[in-house]
Amino acid sequence: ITPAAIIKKLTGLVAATFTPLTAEGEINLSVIGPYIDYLIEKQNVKSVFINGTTGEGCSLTVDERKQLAAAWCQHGKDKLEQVIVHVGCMSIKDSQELAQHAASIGADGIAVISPSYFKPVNADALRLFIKEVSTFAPDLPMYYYHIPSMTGVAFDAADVLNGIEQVIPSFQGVKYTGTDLRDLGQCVCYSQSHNWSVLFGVDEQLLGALVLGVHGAVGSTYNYLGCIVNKMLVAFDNGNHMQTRALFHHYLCSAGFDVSVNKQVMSEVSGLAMGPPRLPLLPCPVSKAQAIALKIKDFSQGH
Ligand SMILES: CC(=O)N[C@H](C=O)[C@@H](O)[C@H](O)[C@H](O)CO
Ligand SMILES: CC(=O)C(=O)O
Repeated sequence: ITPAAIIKKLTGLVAATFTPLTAEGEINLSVIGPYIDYLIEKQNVKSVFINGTTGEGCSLTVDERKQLAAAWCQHGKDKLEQVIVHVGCMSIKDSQELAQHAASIGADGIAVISPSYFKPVNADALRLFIKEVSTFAPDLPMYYYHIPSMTGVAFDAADVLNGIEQVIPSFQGVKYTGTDLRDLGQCVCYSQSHNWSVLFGVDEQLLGALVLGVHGAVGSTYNYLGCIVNKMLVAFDNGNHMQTRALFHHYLCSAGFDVSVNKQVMSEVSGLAMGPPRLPLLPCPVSKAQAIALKIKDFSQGH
């Protein structure tokens, strides 16, 4: 049996998880077990994308990232459908080490962003980078994480995907955090023929991406608004446009914030202690997060 035949396709809502920190700024692994239960029981979200943008992965040390990945896999076993570990780093050596580690702890997949200090000059160079990471976890599905707003690497994701199956046998899709719907549509089109997943990552524009046929979504807001977005996905699948739009407009009233705000909102809504973000991010004023959390509680009750 080839690995491709046993790969579980990644679909639906995936929470891009926060990294719980103590008040002193150390990773707080004790929150991860309750965090998983909260996502499953309260938000109906069954897969996670860890150590990404929302998880402040690039602000963590390699050792911290390993400890977090191990805790997510251990606590998520037999509970979560998929744990995808983001392994993007500035140094390819660090990414390779994290990829190998993810394979050793039983993660379901890995993803990488492009390095952003020294940037790849073209899509070929980026493909080569992704390939050299994937060879350290050849049996794990590999996803390219396209996020030009953060990396400044803005070549079309469709150009990165084009032909990538010839260099990376484990390639399985793209997490698309961009607003170019033409490029996104081309990624969906190309992915259909390979049975890859296209996961959308601009939460506030998800409805537009659904129309183009994305297979799922990875985002920060699904940590605390997954429940309502899940209802929207059902309405969309049932072809109920009015209800889909109404739910999405409701959702939009409390979404569209940065990591610091989202992290504090998550603490307020879930009651789990996510702690502060790590510098250079600054904590969000609690009163601001409480006001957003209040709106969320209001309309969660209405639906
Ligand atoms: C730049 C960024 O962090 N994007 C996230 C996913 O990739 C999103 O989930 C956003 O956090 C979300 O759309 C809220 O603005
Ligand atoms: C999707 C997102 O927010 C992340 O990479 O964490």
